Amino acid sequence: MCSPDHFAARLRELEADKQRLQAEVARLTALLGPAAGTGPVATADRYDAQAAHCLPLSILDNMPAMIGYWDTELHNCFCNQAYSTWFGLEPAQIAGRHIRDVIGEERYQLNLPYIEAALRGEAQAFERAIPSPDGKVVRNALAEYVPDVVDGTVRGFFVQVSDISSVKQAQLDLRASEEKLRGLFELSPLGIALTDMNGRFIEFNEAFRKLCAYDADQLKALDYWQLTPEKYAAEEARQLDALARSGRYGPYEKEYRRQDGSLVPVRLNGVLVAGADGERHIWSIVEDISESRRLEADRRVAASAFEAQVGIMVIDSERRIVKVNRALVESSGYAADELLGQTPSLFRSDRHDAAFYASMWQGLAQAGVWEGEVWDRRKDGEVYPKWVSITAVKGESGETTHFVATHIDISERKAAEQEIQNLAFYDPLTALPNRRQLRDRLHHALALSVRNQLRGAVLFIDLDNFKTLNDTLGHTAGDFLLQDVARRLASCVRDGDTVARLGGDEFVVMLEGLDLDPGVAADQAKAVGDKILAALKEPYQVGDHKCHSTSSIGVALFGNPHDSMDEVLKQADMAMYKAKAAGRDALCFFDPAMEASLLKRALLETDLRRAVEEKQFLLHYQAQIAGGDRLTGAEVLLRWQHPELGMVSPADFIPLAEETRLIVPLGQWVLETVCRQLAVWACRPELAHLTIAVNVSAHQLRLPDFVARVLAVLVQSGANPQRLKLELTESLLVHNVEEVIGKMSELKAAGVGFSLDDFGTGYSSLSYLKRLPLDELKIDQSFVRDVLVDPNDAAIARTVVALARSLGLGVIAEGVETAAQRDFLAASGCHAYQGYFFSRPLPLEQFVAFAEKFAAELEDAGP
Ligand SMILES: Nc1nc2c(ncn2[C@@H]2O[C@H](COP(=O)(O)O[C@H]3[C@@H](O)[C@H](n4cnc5c(=O)[nH]c(N)nc54)O[C@@H]3COP(=O)(O)O)[C@@H](O)[C@H]2O)c(=O)[nH]1
Repeated sequence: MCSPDHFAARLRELEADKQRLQAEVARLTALLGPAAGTGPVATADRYDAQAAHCLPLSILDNMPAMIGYWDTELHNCFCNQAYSTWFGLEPAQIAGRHIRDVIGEERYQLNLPYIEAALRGEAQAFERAIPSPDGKVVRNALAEYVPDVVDGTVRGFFVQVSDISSVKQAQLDLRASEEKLRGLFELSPLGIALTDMNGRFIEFNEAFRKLCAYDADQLKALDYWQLTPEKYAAEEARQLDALARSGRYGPYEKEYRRQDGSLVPVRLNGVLVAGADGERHIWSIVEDISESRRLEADRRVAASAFEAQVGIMVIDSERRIVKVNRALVESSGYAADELLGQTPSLFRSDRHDAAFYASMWQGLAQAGVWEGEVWDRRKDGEVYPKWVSITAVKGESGETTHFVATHIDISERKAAEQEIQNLAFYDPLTALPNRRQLRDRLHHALALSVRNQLRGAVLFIDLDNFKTLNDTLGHTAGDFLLQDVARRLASCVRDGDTVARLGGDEFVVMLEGLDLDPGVAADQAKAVGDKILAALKEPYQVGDHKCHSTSSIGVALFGNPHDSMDEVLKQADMAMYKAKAAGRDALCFFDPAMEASLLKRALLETDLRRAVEEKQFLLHYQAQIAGGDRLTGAEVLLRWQHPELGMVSPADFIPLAEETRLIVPLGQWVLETVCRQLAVWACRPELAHLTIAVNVSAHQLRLPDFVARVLAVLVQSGANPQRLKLELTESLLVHNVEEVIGKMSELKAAGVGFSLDDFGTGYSSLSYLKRLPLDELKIDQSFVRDVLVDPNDAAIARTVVALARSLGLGVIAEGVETAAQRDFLAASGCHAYQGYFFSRPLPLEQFVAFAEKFAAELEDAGP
């Protein structure tokens, strides 16, 4: 392809030819002028003239242009070889002939206007395609008619016809080439700019303008340096140096600052050219490389992402591995070259069947993506879980060319999940299902039992002695014991049954698949329950200790459509309490009456808590009489003034207060009230000698600071310790006797007295009875009641009196309701009494009135 420069040079050559030709014609005209001045040149003359001017004629013959001379009569005077050859004649055959005869009528008519103009002395020039006389050749010709004027008279005219086909073609080619270049210039996606050596823009294409984001006019007012950030100054200098040395610069990359201040990365190439004016200019090709930079950045990101922590492999459409990253190599245990060319089935474990993989590939084919948990095998054989995500990569025509699979090793996460699962659903000490798991299984079992028309049972198991063992032997031993219990329970049930630990020493066994008949189902559950009772009763070897424990089991059956999980668990719990109440080491079934009583108890508990907060209690005082006529003091008995139920008996609420430990704040309140009362009575001579007996519960006495509490109350109230008598029950002396003796001794030393309540009903050991710092024994009212009719009770009463005497203790009988009872007791040596015969428990004011009356009567009786 010709360059624009080449065309320009060629045009210049042609132009020079033309000018030379014209100059030659002019010269010949001048030369021929005198010779032709006598008239038309005859043929013979031509040769004469040629002879006279052989050089010019030979030149004319050798010129490519057709040259001829015609007189005013339009007869040919001469023509050169090119002219005659065009017409297929010799010059001599043309000489003297009329122009019409030579060129033909048609062309003559065509040229006539030019001929006439020439004859008028007007030079003519026109371009025309002229066919050869035989019509075979058509030439683009420049025809010139030059009048031959001598002294103002036209003597003829010269015709010169130059073949300008090649010039024309060159012009056409040049124009086409220029248009092509212009099109390329304008349409080029690359920016193209021409600048002078000062960087001022002479020309630029649209792509360049867009790249710089300036209007064309704005850009023309700028120079190259205004687009170039300062930081490129050094590099620019190097490129200019290269341009000066080699005529080229670049390629190099830099940035242009756009009109909005943003920077656009570009790659430049340039050449130095000489302009038409001889000035040096620079053509620059400027490529916007934002996209390629972004792609490069993407590629770098993709490359670094490929080498991420996640295992990645690329599979081709034939399912062959074509690329793996380091993470995949590390997690699989295979070297990269062991994997390349293989199929992913290399990793397969036996955890998934063929259908699993078939559905994976089917999912990929349909959606182009698949993800899920896959258990694969490492090179060393270990099977481990992965989270696999596969994406199909599509080609331009939509066909799948590759698959990219990411593998995340989730073995640690799985282990953590399992751990969480264990923590959430299993008891860490025994590894048995915990409450949550039990509820889950029971939920299913309830539905299943109804559907399968079978029954099930929940056995609520509580160890009877665990707390004591745990306190005595320590928590490690306690834990060991619980683990042993778990093992024994598991050995008592079938595989499908559930053994759960709810916490502490509470276990639940859930039996499924029992008979639909409730009676038979109860027998089946009892059989398992009895087995459990026996198993848990076996001695436990805890370190060096051999321990014994029994259990209480409550059983609730299920299998009715309306059974609810909470209800069944509650029923079994209630039945367990019934077993406890029945003396422990027992199994009880739930029955509705028990439910009602337990419900009542639950409500009472709620009320009792509120009562303690709101202090709904008061004290009644029951007189204690010595020798039948001397008021020595009173026992205070707690009364609950319930806002709705009225007066609630302590027999109903004291056991509940004990169980809920509400007895501790309640007992404290009693002690404080009594001591304040003693302090009041101390100021009244008729009452100052009276003692007050206060019942102390086991929970109070076991408080580590019990002694300090009692002493603090005495100090705060100002009561005389000698007027305070604490009543303890025998059951208090079963555990930690030494500790109890220590506490009693401390208080005894402070002046506080002690009475042993309900004596004869418990298991008092004579050995430590001697060591207790007691003041009196209290004969339980159950012996007094029948003392006159039951010889055993009478014997017990007499024995207690004798025992008290032998120990140097006082003795008081409670529940004395009749004079006969009093008389019998008096005859047996007991001279202190408490009972309805003397007084019922009375509110404070009434008791004070009773005491005043008693004192007055005594005074009246006199000594
Ligand atoms: N820890 C505390 N226990 C207390 C307190 N107040 C009372 N109680 C204990 O509640 C049980 C029931 O007491 P209560 O219903 O008050 O019965 C006592 C007397 O009312 C009753 N009693 C007295 N004399 C007779 C009688 O002649 N016949 C008869 N049937 N009952 C009679 O005996 C109960 C006295 O019991 P005791 O304490 O064993 O002396 C009872 O166990 C109370 O101890 C308290 O503040 N704290």
